[in-house]
Amino acid sequence: MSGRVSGLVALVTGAASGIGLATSRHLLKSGAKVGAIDISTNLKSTCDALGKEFGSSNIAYLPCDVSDDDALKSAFKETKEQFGSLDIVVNNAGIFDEDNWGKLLKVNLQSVISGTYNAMELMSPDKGGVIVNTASVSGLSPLPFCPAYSASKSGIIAFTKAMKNNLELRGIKIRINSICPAGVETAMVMNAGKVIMSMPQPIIAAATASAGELMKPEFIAEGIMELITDASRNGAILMIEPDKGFTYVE
Ligand SMILES: NC(=O)C1=CN([C@@H]2O[C@H](COP(=O)(O)OP(=O)(O)OC[C@H]3O[C@@H](n4cnc5c(N)ncnc54)[C@H](O)[C@@H]3O)[C@@H](O)[C@H]2O)C=CC1
Ligand SMILES: CCCCCC(=O)/C=C/C=C\C/C=C\C/C=C\CCCC(=O)O
Repeated sequence: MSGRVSGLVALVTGAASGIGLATSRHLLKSGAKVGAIDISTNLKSTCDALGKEFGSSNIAYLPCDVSDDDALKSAFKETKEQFGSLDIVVNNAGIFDEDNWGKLLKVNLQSVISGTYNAMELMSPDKGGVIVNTASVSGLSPLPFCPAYSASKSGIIAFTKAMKNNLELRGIKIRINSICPAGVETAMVMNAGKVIMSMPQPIIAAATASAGELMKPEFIAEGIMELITDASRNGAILMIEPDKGFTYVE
């Protein structure tokens, strides 16, 4: 799968808000059909609004908790059943909740791994497909104010790199890439601010020091679209920062 996305079928997790919503909009605007997965009650109104703008037959409303493997598998199958194929998967849903680190690992890392296996099962062996996993700069340079979150994102990067080689060695025509944004202006960051301010002072100082200007979710969606459409990108880790823009890292 390469080049244009028009007519292709995509699935996006965390589609009700932030980066997932911006990516879903970008895909729909480019002519793809989108299976929109989220746990939020906002998903219905989001899908209705996207349906009005891009055509209700182009968006599938799929309420689902990505940390529930069976529910996630059903939502993947539903997308293929509804639209006839599965070509693009963006494993993007995530939470920032150090106090509930067990849940965090399930949502942020387990769902990316199970989403990748679901994609491998459902994508066409002939046509192939492309997977993009949302990690973070914290997966490249772990941050002291979010150790479990950083570990989940490092895990996504390691999984993406290893799975790229696994797929290549097995001759499976699926590309897999990961995106690593710095701070993005989304609900996650707005809510995290309050939690971080209740941490011990030296940790707050470290967080404040690492916080740069927040980027717009649409800018991150452009990076995800680049990883989807550029057929030369496989096993790519794309870091996105406010001052430097897009940088591919090893
Ligand atoms: N905002 C930021 O600064 C950065 C965010 N990221 C990552 O980007 C991804 C998207 O986050 P944002 O758009 O920033 O946040 P967001 O909070 O706006 O969107 C996350 C979405 O995931 C959904 N979600 C959470 N738990 C879920 C579950 N169990 N099942 C299904 N859906 C679930 C939420 O309902 C929400 O709609 C996350 O993986 C996050 O870790 C990465 C780097 C920076
Ligand atoms: C430097 C942030 C890198 C992005 C990490 C990420 O993937 C998601 C983080 C989510 C929330 C935290 C983001 C930024 C918080 C940084 C500083 C907050 C400082 C507190 C304050 O001064 O309000």
